[in-house]
Amino acid sequence: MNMLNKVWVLGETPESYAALIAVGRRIGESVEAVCIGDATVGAAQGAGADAVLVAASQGEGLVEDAAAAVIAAVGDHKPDAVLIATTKRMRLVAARIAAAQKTRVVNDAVRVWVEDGALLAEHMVFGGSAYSVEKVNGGPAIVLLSDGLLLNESLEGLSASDAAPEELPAVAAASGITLVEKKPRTIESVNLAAARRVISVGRGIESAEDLQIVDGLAQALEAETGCTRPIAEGLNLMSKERYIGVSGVMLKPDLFVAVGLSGQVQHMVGAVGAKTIVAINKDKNAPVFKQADYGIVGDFREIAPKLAAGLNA
Ligand SMILES: Cc1cc2nc3c(=O)[nH]c(=O)nc-3n(C[C@H](O)[C@H](O)[C@H](O)COP(=O)(O)OP(=O)(O)OC[C@H]3O[C@@H](n4cnc5c(N)ncnc54)[C@H](O)[C@@H]3O)c2cc1C
Repeated sequence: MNMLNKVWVLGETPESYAALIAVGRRIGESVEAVCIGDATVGAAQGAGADAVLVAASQGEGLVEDAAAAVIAAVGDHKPDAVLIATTKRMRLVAARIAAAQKTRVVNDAVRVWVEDGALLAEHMVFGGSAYSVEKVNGGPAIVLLSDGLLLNESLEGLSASDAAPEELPAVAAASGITLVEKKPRTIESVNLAAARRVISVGRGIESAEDLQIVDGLAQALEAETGCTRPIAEGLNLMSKERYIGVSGVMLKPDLFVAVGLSGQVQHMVGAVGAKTIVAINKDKNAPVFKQADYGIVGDFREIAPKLAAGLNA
């Protein structure tokens, strides 16, 4: 028996539902969407949820306040698994559902499947240098799915359903915390995960002028530019949306060019899915060369312009 009977999916944004439902379809006979408020209902129907259950949003409350209604519904409807798209707030919701069910959350799953009626989930451990597999014996399995799993899930074969939204019985929020204000933050719109070619820069890059040199190569390669964590957090040379690795974005590009970065596991785990890795580093013993298909030893300030000129010729 390699399918569960009933899988629930739960996300914070409309964008997460198609991939959640696609994952649900691989492991469940029936896939039902749980939506917090109305904003995600259309996305759940559009992706073909077999049922759409709506927990009323709590006015000025927080997203996690809806957990109470979802907890009650999990007890009543008894899904075999609840697949949740990971966000900070959904981690709290997942923890509360799991606690109420006297189980725990399976975190940051990069792969889920079913064997003999039990859900198995793989997730990264030791900063991304190894994988661990957990088996949930007896339901419900409360699983937070990683961004990487959802981004790479094929949406082929999904078609809209006419499931009418069913309101879950309201349960008053018990937190006593209300939302006072929401302010927009200026964030850079970049979709590194979708880019086929990515250049990632590390602490070898020291200034805006250095970044311009790398930009020249990026333009010649038609590549997006990302970075290591210290470049985005600390040196602040690039935005946080651009850092790659275990705590940042996970990639599967055709080409990954590592420029002036040492190749620490926390960064490189974000690029292990790359088809080809090229490294440019002035230290011939830099660990990144062990992971690269092609390596160039030298100062990127000399090498990047030469490569760009060759590509543009
Ligand atoms: C819990 C935890 C989570 C983390 N998560 C992440 C994460 O998600 N992503 C991430 O990136 N990091 C993460 N880190 C940080 C990570 O461990 C490394 O510290 C970081 O990736 C190193 O960045 P770097 O390669 O840019 O810098 P360094 O390790 O300092 O390497 C700089 C490299 O540049 C080379 N260089 C210098 N000048 C030049 C030049 N002119 N030309 C060519 N090469 C040159 C040097 O030889 C050196 O190899 C995490 C750390 C922890 C503890």
